[in-house]
Amino acid sequence: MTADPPLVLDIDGTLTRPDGWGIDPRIFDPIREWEAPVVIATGKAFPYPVALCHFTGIPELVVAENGGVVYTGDDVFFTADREAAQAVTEEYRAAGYTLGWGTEDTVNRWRETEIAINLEQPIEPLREIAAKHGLEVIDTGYAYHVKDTTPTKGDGLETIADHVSFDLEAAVAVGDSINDVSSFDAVGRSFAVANADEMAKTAADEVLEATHADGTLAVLEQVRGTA
Ligand SMILES: O=C(O)COP(=O)(O)O
Ligand SMILES: [Mg+2]
Repeated sequence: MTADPPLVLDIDGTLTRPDGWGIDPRIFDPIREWEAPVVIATGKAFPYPVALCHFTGIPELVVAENGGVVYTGDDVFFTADREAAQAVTEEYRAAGYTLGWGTEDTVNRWRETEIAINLEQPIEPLREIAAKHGLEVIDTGYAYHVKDTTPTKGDGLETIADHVSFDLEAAVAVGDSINDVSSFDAVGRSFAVANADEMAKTAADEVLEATHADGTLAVLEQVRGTA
């Protein structure tokens, strides 16, 4: 008997429409019908992947904030705190810059362990301030993230796989950027969509010909029933 392998899916750049923005609606049914655990592993704040699971109709298995928040369906784990990142962004603001998300800032409003900055803001001063505080800045292609160096999506996946009892070696991951490298390292088979950055492409077992959700849908076709 064959089964579907557990899946690890990034959101931005991976489940997105061909132009890179918004979820491609074609992904909902295959994900919902997938006969193995599906983990959403993202840099976005915790409520976003939870909502994605909720509206897709799948159990909430979530790595959020690049590994800073991990939800096994039963327990939430926080592997960093927001204070240091907050101090960095306060210094950045005091130097005359903004985070670039407007006054209500729904990108960071519910973010618990790191802070994201709009890509239109200057990164060099941000990197300098972050380094002084012992933090790093990563560029996912969708935002800069000021974060502790320790949490990773891959570590979050291990927590979830332990809890839900699936074998990460049997799992398949799809992603597009630097924040997916640790997921790729944690699973048995990894795929970078064609729009992925060089770090993700280098770390993946396979680089897809198709971009965004077209690439991810091709992976689902390829690996369905292969576990
Ligand atoms: O939050 C980001 O910058 C990117 O999100 P992602 O990890 O789902 O691609
Ligand atoms: Mg991404």
